Amino acid sequence: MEKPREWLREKSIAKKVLSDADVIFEIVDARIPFETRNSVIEQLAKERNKKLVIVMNKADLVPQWFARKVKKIIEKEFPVVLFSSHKNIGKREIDNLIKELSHKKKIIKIGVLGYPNVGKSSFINALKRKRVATTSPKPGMTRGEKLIKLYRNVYLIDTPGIITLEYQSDLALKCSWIPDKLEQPVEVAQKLIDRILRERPEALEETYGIEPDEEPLKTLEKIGKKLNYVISGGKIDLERAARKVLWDWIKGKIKAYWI
Ligand SMILES: Nc1nc2c(ncn2[C@@H]2O[C@H](COP(=O)(O)OP(=O)(O)OP(=O)(O)O)[C@@H](O)[C@H]2O)c(=O)[nH]1
Repeated sequence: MEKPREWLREKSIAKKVLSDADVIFEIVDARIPFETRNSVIEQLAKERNKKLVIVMNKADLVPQWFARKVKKIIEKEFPVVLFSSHKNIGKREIDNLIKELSHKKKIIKIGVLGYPNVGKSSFINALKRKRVATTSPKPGMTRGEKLIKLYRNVYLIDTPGIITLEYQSDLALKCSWIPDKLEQPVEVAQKLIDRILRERPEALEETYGIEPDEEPLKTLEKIGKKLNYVISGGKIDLERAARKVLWDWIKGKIKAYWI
């Protein structure tokens, strides 16, 4: 398991936000909604009897039928809002929800929580209609919690990404770990490619103009070749190709998604 010390720090932030906030908006990545649902956050919210709303951010990266299908499943447990911080999706629904929640309260604090890189800061900026929170494709850019005034009586709590105790490789597949910091990028990229080959192989064709091979490593080689990532002796620089694929996944350039 990776970085237990940091994880403990993050868990204590989650606990603090969960006791300070009246409501929790859990942000998930609409492409991989179930992988980016955070069991620690959901468990803590249940224990503390806090209302939790799941915001499926990056909805612009998935087709509508997929987003609706996921929403229907998750709604059996929690309310769900489809959202995009980049395109105008879900903003009015969130605004209405906030109005409803703040109707009877003098001041309401909304904790914005989720894995690193799911778009918590982008979500806050989209609601605020300006940049108040730092965004970046690099996971882990938000440090410490920050209270942001949204309306006269509504505050948002911006937080760093909360992970659970898990392997770097699994975090990388969730876009929550910087590919450059991975010790085995080729293995991780193979895992990602394997999943994409099972779920939506055409995404690799669309992104890299290659015909995917059913073997992930061979597909990675084809991608490296296509990108001209060649090292001495004409060999393909697989590490470079692996990091490129993982970054493209983080940046939403590979149009794959799954339940
Ligand atoms: N396509 C798309 N990309 C998005 C959306 N929201 C955020 N992103 C991108 O996702 C990346 C991460 O966004 P952030 O808002 O920095 O994510 P965060 O959850 O605050 O990240 P940490 O600070 O690492 O916890 C950035 O590259 C954003 O541009 C969205 O709705 N659609």
